[in-house]
Amino acid sequence: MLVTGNDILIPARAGKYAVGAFNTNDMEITQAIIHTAEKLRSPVMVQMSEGAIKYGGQDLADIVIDMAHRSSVPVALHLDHGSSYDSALKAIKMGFTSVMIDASHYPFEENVHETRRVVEAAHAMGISVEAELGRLGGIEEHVVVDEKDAFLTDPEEAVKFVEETGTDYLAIAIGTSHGAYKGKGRPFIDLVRIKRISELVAIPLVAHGSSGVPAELVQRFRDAGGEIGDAVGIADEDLQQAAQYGIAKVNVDTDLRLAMTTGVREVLKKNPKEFDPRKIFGPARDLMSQVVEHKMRVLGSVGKA
Ligand SMILES: O=C(COP(=O)(O)O)NO
Ligand SMILES: [Ca+2]
Ligand code: NA
Ligand SMILES: [Zn+2]
Repeated sequence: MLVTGNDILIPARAGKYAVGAFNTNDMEITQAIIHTAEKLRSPVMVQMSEGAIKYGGQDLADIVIDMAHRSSVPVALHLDHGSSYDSALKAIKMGFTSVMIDASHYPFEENVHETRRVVEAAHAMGISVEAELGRLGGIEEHVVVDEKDAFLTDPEEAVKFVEETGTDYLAIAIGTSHGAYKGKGRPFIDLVRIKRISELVAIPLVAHGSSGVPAELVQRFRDAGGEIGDAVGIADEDLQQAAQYGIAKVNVDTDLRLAMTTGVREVLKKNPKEFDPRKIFGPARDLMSQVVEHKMRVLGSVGKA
């Protein structure tokens, strides 16, 4: 069934498990996400960035919404990294049931102002809101934040922000970053900070930049002709710990991108004569389903639907 973000995330935080929020850009990715959620009886959030909306538009949103309506598990359609009030309102008109307003690169007061505007409008229409406080490193769809400007979320400031905005869930900067290069060795995720914030803030917390970028997938990508540097992601154990400390939504995009591209490259490399789209995108869909399954097991959402 199609539900709001609150319907999924409030039980998740209370139950000390997290729910995957997986980015989609086409039908196969959406099928891998929702079919796997159904197979594992897991709630799930399907999210589209502004770039995905530009790419797939209402066509793609409708695939998600229709599959969600027909689904046997709770599915929310979420706007990832909404960059403005207008973007959030547009997504709600498209049928999204959860929207992020990402104003975290503005000064605190401006972030509060922008977020509160979206909260008031979204709540009037029964839609849940994600806001962000703090700044991740790496590239956020529309904002390049270099390491020196990245700053981790201050727990006391988070309390003030939540009170002043009324946001339903809060994305916090805890050391993760977007993309395949999350730091040298085992990227640092500030579990102490997450725990502190969760003691002060009762609403569900969101971890962005949480792809695991598993070494075996990176190697398969390379073996199939892909070029990638020393990519590294967030360790499964760190995400499991974070889920104990209030992280209820975990964003995953890069792992799906790597899986899809690896799947396609492997077919094209192995069978240069192949030109049946089902034979090219089918294995990619299967590999993405494996990635989604692994994540849901790590986050503890299996059987929670
Ligand atoms: O935070 C993300 C995705 O992060 P990854 O690049 O780690 O998949 N989307 O909003
Ligand atoms: Ca941001
Ligand atoms: Na988001
Ligand atoms: Zn993000």
